[in-house]
Order: sequence, then C-alpha cells, then structure tokens
Amino acid sequence: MTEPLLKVEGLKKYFPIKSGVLGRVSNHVKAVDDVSFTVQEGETLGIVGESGCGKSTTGRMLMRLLEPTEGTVTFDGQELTSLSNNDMRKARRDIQMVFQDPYASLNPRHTIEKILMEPLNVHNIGDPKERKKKVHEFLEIVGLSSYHAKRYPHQFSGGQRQRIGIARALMTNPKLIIADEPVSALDVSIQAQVLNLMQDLQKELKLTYIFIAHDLGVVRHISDRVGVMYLGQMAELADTEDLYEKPLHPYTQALLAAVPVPDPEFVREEVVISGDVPSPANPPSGCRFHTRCPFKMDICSQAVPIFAEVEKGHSVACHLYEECRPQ
Ligand SMILES: Nc1ncnc2c1ncn2[C@@H]1O[C@H](COP(=O)(O)OP(=O)(O)OP(=O)(O)O)[C@@H](O)[C@H]1O
Repeated sequence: MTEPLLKVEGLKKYFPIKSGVLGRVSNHVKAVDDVSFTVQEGETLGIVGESGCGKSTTGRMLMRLLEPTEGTVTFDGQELTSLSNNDMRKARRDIQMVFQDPYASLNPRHTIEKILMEPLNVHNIGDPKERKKKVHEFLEIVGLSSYHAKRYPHQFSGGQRQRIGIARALMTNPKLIIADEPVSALDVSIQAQVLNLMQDLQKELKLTYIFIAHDLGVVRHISDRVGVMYLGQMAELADTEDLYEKPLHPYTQALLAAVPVPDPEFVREEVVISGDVPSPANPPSGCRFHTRCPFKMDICSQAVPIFAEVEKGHSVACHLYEECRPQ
C-alpha cells in the first residue's frame, strides 16, 4: 500500500476545566483521547458518532485550528504538528474545511466575490485579474453562476450557501477537504444535491475527503471507509461495506439500528443501548462504552480494550473480539 496522504497518531485534546476564584484547573474534558487513523489519497473517510464524541475537535486539530494536547498529524510526508505557525499557515493551502453552517462562516457584509477571493489573497495566489477569473470559474464549478459574484450571503438559499462554502474551500486547490457535517443543516432533498456535487468534485479535482457526520446514513454513499467514535475514542473503523454489513462493535450495531436498510431481504439484528453518553470529563473506567453496552462482561469495566485490526482493514476496540486479534 502506498504511503497515506494523512496519518494521525495518538491524537489527544484535553480541554482544562477551571474552577474556584483563582481559576485553577480542576479537571479536563477529554474531548479526543488517543485517536489514530490514516487516509489514502483520493479516498473519503467518514467519521461518525453522537454529539460530543469529539468529531469536530478531531477535524479541527488536523489543520491545527485547535492545538493537539498530544499526538502527531503527518500530511503529505510533513509532520504538521511540529511546524512553526508560519509554516502551518502555508500548509493550510492544501487542507481546507467545509463547515456545517455556511451562513455563520460567510461574512454577511462581504460579496461572494470578496469571500471567495480571500483565500487567494491570504495565500498570495495569482494577480487580481487571475483571482477574479478563478472566482467566476469556481462559482460555475459548484453549480452557481458568474452573476452571483456581486451578491451577499443572505441572498442565497441554504443549499446555495453551502455551494459557496465548498467553492471557498476549493479556491486554493487543496488536496484534502475536511467537511464537518456539511449537509446536516440542509433539507433532505438538498442534502443529496450537495453530496452529489461533492462526489463529482472529488472525481474531477482528485480530492481526498474527511467527512464528519452524526448519522451513519449520510456517510454511507460518500465514504470508502468509516470510523465510529465514542467518547473521544475510535470504537470501530472499516471499509464502508464491511462496517454496514458486518458491524462488530455493539455501539456501531446500535447506531445502525436507526439507519434504514435499502435491501428488504437484509435483516439486521437489533442492538438497543440504554442511558445517556457519560461526561468526557469523567469517562467510565475500562471500555468507555461499558455503561451502555448490552453485552457487557466483567473485564469491560476493568481493562481498556485495544483498538486493533481483527479482520483485514477492520479495526475495533472491544473485548468481545480479544481472541480474533493477532498475537
Ligand atoms: N473549547 C472547548 N472547551 C471545553 N470543552 C470543549 C471545547 N470544545 C469542545 N469541548 C467539549 O469536547 C467534547 C467534544 O466536542 P466536539 O465538538 O468535538 O464533539 P462533536 O462530536 O463534534 O459534537 P457535535 O456534533 O455536537 O459538534 C464535548 O464534550 C464538548 O463539550
């Protein structure tokens, strides 16, 4: 296998919790706690999990919009986590983000032309004439028109605004796009259009995607592989087909119970989980999922399961599969 475009090793983000009049650090929110994965060039990795499991924090750390507490991120052979701020700014030309709420991330006082030109100005790409030409070209690429350039964000629908968000991410010709819930705020009918656009762009522009979502239904068609996060950790990661047809982790099985099955012949054993997600400030001992797991064994509250490959390309952190692991 070729070297991955992105390699994430032991990534952690602990947010301090301050208390008392002196604001002493009394504890930490372990938002991301030892996450590792790779992404091959041209593929889409979906990252899924309930609200608060650390998906966005992971996405932001990849391009150091948030500084990791620990761990390394290597992109295109360069370790981003050891770059100076100046070199990191340059590296961001190749990694861009698309956000959930394009309205919040588009300056309401700027025209679309100005918004789309900004990344070109920041990275000093082209002269003013070339920049303008590129803005018009990318408006067309995302299914809008040149005449939209002089309009303001409020003059567009949600779906159009997300097209603008996507165009802005593409302006610097990045290699990797981190899309954080890019269709969650859109109507279902519009979601499919934006997902199709992203897939077409991926083929045409040879993009690599990390696609973050809270719902396994959304990422299925766009992802080559999917990682499921729970309370700051990766519970399972596999090729999309394997994950949906043969989920191993009880948490993935429970998430899938909520996803409609396209094949009526396919019967999925229903796994129901109870209770709420515990706080990431005080995660449960042993396996973090044991407090909600219907298959809990004694060992689950005592020992942390290793996130290990139990079948080719299929990794899981669960004591149920201890004997499947290579010794
Ligand atoms: N700046 C911060 N300070 C303290 N805690 C934070 C901060 N940012 C995030 N958290 C906490 O870290 C945990 C992970 O948050 P994160 O936003 O990464 O989760 P998520 O899976 O993306 O959820 P959502 O889908 O709701 O955005 C949550 O418990 C959140 O409250």
